[in-house]
Amino acid sequence: MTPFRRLDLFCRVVDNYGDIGICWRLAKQLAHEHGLAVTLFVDDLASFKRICPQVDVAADRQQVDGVTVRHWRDQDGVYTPAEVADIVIEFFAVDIPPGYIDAMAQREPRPVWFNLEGLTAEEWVEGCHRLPSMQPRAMTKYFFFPGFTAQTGGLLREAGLERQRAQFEPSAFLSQLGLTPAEITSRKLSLFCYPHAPVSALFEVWQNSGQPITCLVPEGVAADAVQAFTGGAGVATQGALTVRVLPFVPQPDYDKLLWACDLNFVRGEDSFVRAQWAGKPFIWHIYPQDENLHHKKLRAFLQRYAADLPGLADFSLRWNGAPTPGEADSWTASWAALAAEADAATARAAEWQQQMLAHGDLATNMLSFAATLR
Ligand SMILES: Cc1cn([C@H]2C[C@H](O)[C@@H](COP(=O)(O)OP(=O)(O)O[C@H]3O[C@@H](C)[C@H](O)[C@@H](O)[C@H]3O)O2)c(=O)[nH]c1=O
Repeated sequence: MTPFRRLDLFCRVVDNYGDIGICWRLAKQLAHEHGLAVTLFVDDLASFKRICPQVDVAADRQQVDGVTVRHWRDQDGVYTPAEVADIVIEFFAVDIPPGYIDAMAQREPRPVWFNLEGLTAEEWVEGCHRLPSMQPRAMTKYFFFPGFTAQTGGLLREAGLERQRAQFEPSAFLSQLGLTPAEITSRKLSLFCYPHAPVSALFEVWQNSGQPITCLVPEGVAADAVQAFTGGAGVATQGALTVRVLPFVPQPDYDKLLWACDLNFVRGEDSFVRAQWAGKPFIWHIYPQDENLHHKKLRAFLQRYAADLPGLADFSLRWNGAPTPGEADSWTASWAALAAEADAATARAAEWQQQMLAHGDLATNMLSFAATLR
């Protein structure tokens, strides 16, 4: 049982859906599983609505699934010490409104203050996880890093997730999405990537692969390649490949999509983690950064995950435009090497999941650490 009652979480949507996707998942879990009164301050309700259709984009303050959601419009708000929660989380080092920080400094006791950082497999995070950073007016902020080892905060995971996955019925879900029986029995891939992914090249390989493949693409993803393949129709088949455009589904249904597919292409941070909990092989399109910093992060992950899966490692590097020492010199060869490893990749996905489960989940780890600070 946590000694804390209230928690405020500040989220700025920098880009796409990962920032709000992670904060929303964390906020719900803290409220549902740990009984905290959670307020999520978020600056972009329209992005939020894409993953959570109940959100009212016009509301300044609303209750959504047990969480108070406040539209964070500006930095000018005035807050009283009584409004400040027991725990305050800033996501990705966002600037909390100065008026709120003033109120934090006047509150007794001071709140536990976290900066929740982004996920990376690089080793340095172990040295920075939980480090204190002295703040003006005798306050301390703690860095909290998600991660893949026991020396980090672990990964976000809801307590009931495995049970839900075990009870999941893929055929019913897929037919609700409009898949035909033939598509349901074919090899199914989900595709979520950034616009620069070499999707058309891969479509060509799958088209000529001889084995029926259905590629499920959320609306708006890989838009040019999908348009070129389908000619604007919701579904099209050429050769062995069927490409079917799906609606952008609410966040819980995205998990089901990952559970239902044989191979998932994911991106960013949150879908990347969800693919790991899905226990299925996946290919990660990492969020691009200046000076190819993301290639370093990708390699750090592949070193941990795919040391015994050279086909998957090579394919992942190529998918992200990173130099690869692999043997394959075409997408056909890369795909063949990946496909040949299918059984090993499935076994590795299950093994990795067990390894990650052993580190506990990020929300629980964060609250346990917060309790030591009181
Ligand atoms: C495809 C799909 C995704 N989603 C959800 C799952 C995730 O919560 C969210 C997508 O988030 P991500 O996978 O993280 O990818 P992303 O690219 O959308 O998000 C981010 O990547 C981060 C690394 C950056 O820091 C962010 O600024 C942001 O760009 O959208 C749905 O709810 N329905 C869908 O149909």
